[in-house]
Amino acid sequence: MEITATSVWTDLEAIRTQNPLIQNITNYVVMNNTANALLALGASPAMVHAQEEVANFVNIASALVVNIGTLSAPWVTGMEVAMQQAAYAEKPVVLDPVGVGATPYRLHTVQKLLSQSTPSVIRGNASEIKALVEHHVQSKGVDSTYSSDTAVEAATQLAREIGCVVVVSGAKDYITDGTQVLEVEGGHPLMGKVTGMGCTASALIGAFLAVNPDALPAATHAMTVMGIAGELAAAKSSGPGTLQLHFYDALYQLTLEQIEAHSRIRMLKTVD
Ligand SMILES: Nc1ncnc2c1ncn2[C@@H]1O[C@H](COP(=O)(O)OP(=O)(O)OP(=O)(O)O)[C@@H](O)[C@H]1O
Ligand SMILES: Cc1ncsc1CCO
Ligand SMILES: [Mg+2]
Repeated sequence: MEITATSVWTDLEAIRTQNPLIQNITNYVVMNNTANALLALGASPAMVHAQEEVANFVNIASALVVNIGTLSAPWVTGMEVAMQQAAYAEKPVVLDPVGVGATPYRLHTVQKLLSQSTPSVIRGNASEIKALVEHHVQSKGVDSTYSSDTAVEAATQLAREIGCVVVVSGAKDYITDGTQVLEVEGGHPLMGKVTGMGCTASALIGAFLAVNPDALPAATHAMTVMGIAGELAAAKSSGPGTLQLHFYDALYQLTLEQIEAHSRIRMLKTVD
């Protein structure tokens, strides 16, 4: 499908109308921010991680978002069960490999999850996407030490290896299915000063996948909305605190006119 301001709006309206239930197995830091962002967007969030109930919940959810931000053994079991149930029930899955290059535990956990089932979308910053391709622990934290444009090749390779869409976020966002590469400009540097904006991006991708099974446009639409809401919010904000609040309001109020005026989506290339 053609990816334009109009297609972004079509999916956003579908989310607002359908109010899809988005299951999140996410980290302690961002549970509140991401639930609020999903609500502001028009989706219905639920933070559900217990291994005893995740599979039942997948059956009623429209998409599953798995985020490894604050890992521990019982949570990993919950992630495995939920992702496998989502594969069985054909529900879309977003995987956010937070800090995957920081420790062997994170890397091995993500490798295990990816060996058991295939997500629809993996979204990370440049350090995370590079670590996944290089199978290499670099002892970095959850923030990226590379700019997103240096990870486009890694993202393309990862998308081909796993057979999913890969999103690299940063000053510019890149979205690829291993063949096509899209670039989304937008956002604001202040977004890096609010914890979990990347986790929020992953959660929003989940909401777009719930209404659009075509993962490349769905992820591109989500990153476009993130960027525009971030840009509009930053223009009203004096720092990270007010940015977070204005970000929710911008998501909630986003109009077709704003999307048409601010979206900057470019097809970068098609790789053979
Ligand atoms: N310098 C920047 N300019 C414009 N937008 C940015 C900038 N940095 C981040 N963003 C936007 O902020 C959002 C989060 O991206 P980022 O790459 O910072 O995620 P992350 O490192 O995974 O964050 P976290 O781990 O805190 O959740 C994306 O929508 C991205 O486009
Ligand atoms: C700060 C932080 N630490 C673990 S997860 C998380 C949220 C941003 O990724
Ligand atoms: Mg992150």
